[in-house]
Amino acid sequence: MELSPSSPPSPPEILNLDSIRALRILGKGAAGTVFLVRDVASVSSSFFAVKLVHKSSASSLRRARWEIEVLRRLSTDSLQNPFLPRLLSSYESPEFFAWAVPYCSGGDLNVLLRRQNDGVFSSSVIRFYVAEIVVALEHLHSMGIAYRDLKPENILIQQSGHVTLTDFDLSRSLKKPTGPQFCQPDPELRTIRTKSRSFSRWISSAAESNKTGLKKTRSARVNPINRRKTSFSSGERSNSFVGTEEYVSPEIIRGHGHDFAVDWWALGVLTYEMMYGETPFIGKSKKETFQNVLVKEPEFAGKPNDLTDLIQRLLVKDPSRRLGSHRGAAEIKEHSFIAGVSWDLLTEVLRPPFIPLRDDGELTVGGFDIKEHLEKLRTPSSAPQSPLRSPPHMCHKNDPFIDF
Ligand SMILES: Nc1ncnc2c1ncn2[C@@H]1O[C@H](COP(=O)(O)OP(=O)(O)OP(=O)(O)O)[C@@H](O)[C@H]1O
Repeated sequence: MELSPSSPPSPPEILNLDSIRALRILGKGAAGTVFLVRDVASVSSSFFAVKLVHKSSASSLRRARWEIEVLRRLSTDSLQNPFLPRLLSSYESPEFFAWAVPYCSGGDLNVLLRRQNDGVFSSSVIRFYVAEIVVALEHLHSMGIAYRDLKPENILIQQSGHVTLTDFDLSRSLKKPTGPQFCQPDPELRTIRTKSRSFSRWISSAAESNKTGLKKTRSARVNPINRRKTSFSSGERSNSFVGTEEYVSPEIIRGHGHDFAVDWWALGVLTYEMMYGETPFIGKSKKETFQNVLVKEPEFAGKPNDLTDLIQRLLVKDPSRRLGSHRGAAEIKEHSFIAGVSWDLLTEVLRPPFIPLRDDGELTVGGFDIKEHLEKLRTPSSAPQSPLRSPPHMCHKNDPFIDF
């Protein structure tokens, strides 16, 4: 397989905020806001995505630094993976971080899935996405990075129709897999359990408060219902506070330490969601969802087949018995559901099932100056409402970036 990204522009190392215009908000997460921007200084007037994260807390600072570091590593890696992003440029001010990555014009997989008539993909479409995601995760794992945030919202569709994983702030450097992997206790997880709320999308507040006597964690970031809502208004998308509790693995809930196998578990949940349009363990509350993750077996409608078998093997509660836990991606690639894929020719042979329409024409006009926008945000009382602001009902009151 050719390991190179699809013809990205080559802007400078330092992101020059003076030469870019933000055209619209592509998405809002718990950590930051992502803008579609145009480089007005470049002859080709290239488009890319800029993620802006405010240094509002030690945790947002640390996570933004780490995300930039991962992107930098991905960019300097001699073998660039076509399903992982690269850092185009970055900028740091005393108040915020901003960094640029290639723009993925097809939006994210969650939106694509919800747009299907019956809210599900066919097996051949699932095979395509699973294959590309396995290759992306394999690459990350080979770099010693566990992704830990696989979910449809973090799988973006490039203009070519191929996928790109995004959002690496929850990823973590683990000992590189060499032979059988074993679980490493996660020091970050321990710290978070006793000190911080920032990892709330991974941790059961109820379970943790019982153990530690800590005040119940706010459930702001994890609301399964909100995952279904994706609003489109003036081209803006807001999907803040999407939940990942439905994707969390049993070993993370138990807090016994975890390794790369958490990504294979999440792949099982994702594959199930692509097949049935809903995740396998969702309950009425976070507590019930976590209980289901720990004890409930996934339910399959219809006859067992290769696809349901793959899902079942990925959703094994014991991480040491889970598909992928011994030989990593190689085990998954051998499974009958995807064994026929030409791995070396993935980007050339498999035709992407959905290719975004080109919207370049629409994107060449208008926009606003990010620096001016930030200035206005410093004096919110005098600031006019941003025309790019997301609809209020999609913003959470605790969102530090509500105005971005
Ligand atoms: N390169 C890109 N091209 C197009 N859209 C993007 C790009 N990067 C991010 N987005 C959009 O912005 C959304 C938020 O991005 P991202 O997940 O990186 O932010 P976040 O603040 O870290 O979110 P989270 O709360 O999941 O941690 C994505 O779900 C996607 O819709």
